[in-house]
Amino acid sequence: MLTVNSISKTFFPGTINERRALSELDLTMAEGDFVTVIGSNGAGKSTLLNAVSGRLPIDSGAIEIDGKNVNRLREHRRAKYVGRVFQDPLAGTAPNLTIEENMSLALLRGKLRGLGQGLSSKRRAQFVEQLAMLELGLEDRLTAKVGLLSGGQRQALSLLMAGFTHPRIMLLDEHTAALDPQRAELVTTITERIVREGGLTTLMVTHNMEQAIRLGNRLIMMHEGRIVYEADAATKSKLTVRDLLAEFANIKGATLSDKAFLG
Ligand SMILES: Nc1ncnc2c1ncn2[C@@H]1O[C@H](COP(=O)(O)OP(=O)(O)OP(=O)(O)O)[C@@H](O)[C@H]1O
Repeated sequence: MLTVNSISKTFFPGTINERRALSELDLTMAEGDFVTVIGSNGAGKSTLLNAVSGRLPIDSGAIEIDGKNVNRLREHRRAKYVGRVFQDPLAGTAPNLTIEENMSLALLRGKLRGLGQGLSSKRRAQFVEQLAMLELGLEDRLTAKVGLLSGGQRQALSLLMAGFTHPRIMLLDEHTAALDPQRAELVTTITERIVREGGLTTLMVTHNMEQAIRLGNRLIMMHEGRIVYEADAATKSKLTVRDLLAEFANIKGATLSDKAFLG
C-alpha cells in the first residue's frame, strides 16, 4: 500500500548547517498496518512524515501509494490520499470557523472546491452522528467556533476530520504529546477507534514507549535518518519498555528523545 524506497533528505546541503535527516530509508506498509515510530531527538521521524505527506520534497528515492509514485504530487494533491494530525492542536483546525464549517472543509479536502452553498440537513445529521462518537458533547455545538474548544477537543476533531475521507494513509505526529495525561488518554482511545473502524493504514510518531508498544501491529525505531530496529506483530505483542530501552542502549551515541519518559 505504502512503499518508501530508499529515500534521503539533507537540509542545507553543502553548508555548515548541513543535516542529513533521512538516509536511504526503506519502509513498506500493507493495507491496514498500524506502525508506531519512536526514536532519538532529530532521528528524522517528522521528516519521514513530511516526506510521505508531500510537505517536503525528498532528494532521492521513491514514495509509492498503491503502487503509484507520488514523488511529484504536491502536498495539496496528495491530501486526498493522506490524512494528518500534528502535535499542535491548533494546526489541524481553523479557529475562526465553526465545527461544521471545519468538517465541511475536511470533506472537500483534495478537491478544488469551496464551501459551496452551505450544508444539507443530511450532511449535518452525518456530522452529528460522527461527533457523538467522540463522546465529548461536540454534537450539540455544531455552530460553535473551533477556537473555543480545548486542546483535547480540537485534537479529537482533527482526528475525526483526518479520517473522514478514508485516506489511504493516516499520519499522526506526536498528536497526544501536547495534551495533559487524561486528555492524551482520551485522544489515544479515539485514535484506536477511528483507525480500527476506518481500517486505516496508519503511521504514528510517539515519544511514549508504552503507547508505541500498546498501539498498532508494528513498531519501528529510528536513529540518524534510518530504521535501526523493527518489531513485527508477534515480537511487538511480547515487547516491553525495558526491551526498547535495551535496543536504544545498543545504538551507538543515541540518546532517547527528551520526552520519552513523560506520560
Ligand atoms: N525544516 C528544516 N530545516 C532544517 N533542518 C531540519 C528541518 N526539519 C528537520 N531538520 C533537521 O533534520 C533532522 C531530523 O529532524 P526531525 O524533525 O525529522 O526529527 P525527529 O525525529 O522528528 O525529532 P524530535 O523527536 O526531536 O521531534 C534534525 O537534525 C533536524 O534539525
